[in-house]
Amino acid sequence: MAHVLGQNQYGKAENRIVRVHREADRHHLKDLNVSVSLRGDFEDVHLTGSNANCLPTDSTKNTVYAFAKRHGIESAEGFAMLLARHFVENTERGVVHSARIRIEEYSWDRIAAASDRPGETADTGHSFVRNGQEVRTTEVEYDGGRFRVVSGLKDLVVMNTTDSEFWGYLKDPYTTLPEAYDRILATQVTARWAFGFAGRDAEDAAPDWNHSYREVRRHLLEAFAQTYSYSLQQTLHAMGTRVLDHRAEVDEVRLELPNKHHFLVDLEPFGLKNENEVYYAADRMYGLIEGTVHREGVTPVIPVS
Ligand SMILES: O=c1[nH]c(=O)c2[nH]c(=O)[nH]c2[nH]1
Repeated sequence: MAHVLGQNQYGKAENRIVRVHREADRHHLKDLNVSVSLRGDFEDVHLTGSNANCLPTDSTKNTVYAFAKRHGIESAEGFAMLLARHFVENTERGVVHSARIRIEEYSWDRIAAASDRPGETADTGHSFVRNGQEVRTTEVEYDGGRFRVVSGLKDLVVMNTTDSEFWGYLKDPYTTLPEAYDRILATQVTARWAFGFAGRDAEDAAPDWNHSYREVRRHLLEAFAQTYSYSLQQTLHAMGTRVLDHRAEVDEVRLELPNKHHFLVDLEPFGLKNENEVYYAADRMYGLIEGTVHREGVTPVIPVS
């Protein structure tokens, strides 16, 4: 029986790159993890041993670093678009049909240190502390005609200490969960959002990627904080809806929300009443709530993982 080579792609994954922009003595930092995947005419490489159409992964790695020097890094999305376009349009004989660039971005804050004036602190120009919070993500695909940009974040940990209930659910012979009328709601947000931007023509002006990221993040957090929740599913929907209501450049939001359970500790054995004050923060297992909210008429593009 004949076998068929199916979908394939290759490139250098996880190129860790720190780019320092030196503006006199005030420096700016971008800290990225860049992964390149090329798709195209690579049958011979797999089937015949001919590498004539194979751009080495090593070259794709070098391109990432050279582009960081040559073009700077204004935003993860902008940098990914430059790279994707380059691999498709400048690789010999058109062997690369499409390119996918994935970037994770780690953020750093300036360290504020004691200044000359007593009791005051000032930003240092060149000292940074890694912001332990979320990782910013983007995935850009370019096929020679249009871009598809899906940005996001992961590891954004949030908690509401009230305004969360969960009751009235289905009960079967295995249901033991007590109904909750005032519980902790905590999750570690993974969010991805797709842009309407396609980059085909002049009307498709790219959004200000960094501003857009900050605003989407803000709306996700505000929706989490301000939704009186009867389930994490309802909170998920509120978060997605809030982003679509406020950010015209976004067409679709996909959320993965683990329910980080907080169980009340039984303090009765010690003669103490636990009035929703002492919890055991469970690490796992966890409920996993996932869903997409998108504009009507838009076909969702963010893959379900
Ligand atoms: O917000 C919740 N949604 C669920 O589907 C669920 N299931 C569960 O056991 N606890 C919760 N909480």
